[in-house]
Amino acid sequence: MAKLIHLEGTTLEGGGQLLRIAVGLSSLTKIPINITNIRGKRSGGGGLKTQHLTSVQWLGQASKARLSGAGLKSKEITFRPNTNSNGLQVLTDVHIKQSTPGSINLVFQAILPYILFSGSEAPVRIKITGGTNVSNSPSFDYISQVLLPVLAKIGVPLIDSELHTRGWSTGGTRLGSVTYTITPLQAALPAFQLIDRGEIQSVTATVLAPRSCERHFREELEVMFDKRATHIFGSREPEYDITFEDSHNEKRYHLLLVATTTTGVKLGRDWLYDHGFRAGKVDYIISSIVKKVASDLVAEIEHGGCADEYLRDQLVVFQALSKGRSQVNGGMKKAALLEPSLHAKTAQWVVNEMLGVEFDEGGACDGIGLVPGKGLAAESDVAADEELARDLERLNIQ
Ligand SMILES: Nc1ncnc2c1ncn2[C@@H]1O[C@H](COP(=O)(O)OP(=O)(O)OP(=O)(O)O)[C@@H](O)[C@H]1O
Repeated sequence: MAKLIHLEGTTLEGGGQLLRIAVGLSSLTKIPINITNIRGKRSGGGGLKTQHLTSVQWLGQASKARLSGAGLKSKEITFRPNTNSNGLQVLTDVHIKQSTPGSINLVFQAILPYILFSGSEAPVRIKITGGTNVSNSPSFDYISQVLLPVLAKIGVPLIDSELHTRGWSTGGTRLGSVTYTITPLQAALPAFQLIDRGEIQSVTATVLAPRSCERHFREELEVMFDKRATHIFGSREPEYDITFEDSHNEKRYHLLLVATTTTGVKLGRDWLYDHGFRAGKVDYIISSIVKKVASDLVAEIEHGGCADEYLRDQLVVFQALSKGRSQVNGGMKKAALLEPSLHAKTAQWVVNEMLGVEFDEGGACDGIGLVPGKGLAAESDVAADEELARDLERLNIQ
């Protein structure tokens, strides 16, 4: 039985991501963990919110873990996956229902490694209910346009995403729902290299706003692409596309810009504006949203790396589980390597504490090469059995 690993929840970013990665890895590798001061750096006292609790409980059930302390607002949990069960649970159709608009995609982020490495042979359809566009979390649009294509580029079988309904973070009564269809890996994920950024080939703008704003949004975006053409496209001819969806809500505005490069890299930035504003201010709000998201995208383009700030932390767990040396070029700033965000450093800290995987400054690490369907503890049990059999043979004992 592997040793219990303690993780202090206030470390670095000290938010929900530390918990999600740790519990996801524990359920996969069967390494038991104890987390204290969960979300200890968040205002309002920290502890588990619905979205975190949903993920922990689902992973607990899937890996037949002994779970203690899990409840709304709880600040300490102990998660002990069942090392006696043979392999991981085989999954087919999964429905995870949240009763609040907690981020669907943070639940997805928590359980994706488990499903991918579960060893299940058939595709797994997973439907999640909650919020599709929630501040400080990946939107449905970011997941389907950035994360999933990049995962496919690094060797994960293409994950299909289907949006049923939108659900907004605050004030909305309607919950959103999404189905992801995942084809689990049948062998270890080979090491991958995201090093060569290439040139920016095209940009897609996805706008969600009240229908009455469509013309204005399109005009603002066209002016922005014209003004910033050199910053975005360099010497290439600007190539962009704008799609518009009615948000059916006077207070919901979301813009995502995704740049695709000649080497298939995706860089995304977005902003969700979901506050009220005074009458007559809508034009100002639209132009502020376009300016802000465009500036953020230009900064991502200028660092020359192969992952935007968010993707960089979301790829850490896949680097750590892959087989061999994987690298993600995070870009340069002022002639030095661009530091990972606090979220990325936190993800790197968790994989180091649990798996002993170390990242260098260039964003590279030696992954453990996890074999789908087998926890680490199970693998070491097999190795121990084999060693015992060799000893018995040497001593001539049958
Ligand atoms: N605009 C965005 N686009 C894509 N991903 C995002 C965006 N904003 C945040 N993320 C991702 O969402 C995750 C947020 O983790 P974090 O620990 O802050 O979340 P949380 O569970 O909501 O916790 P807390 O409430 O404790 O902040 C990170 O993986 C981050 O990269």
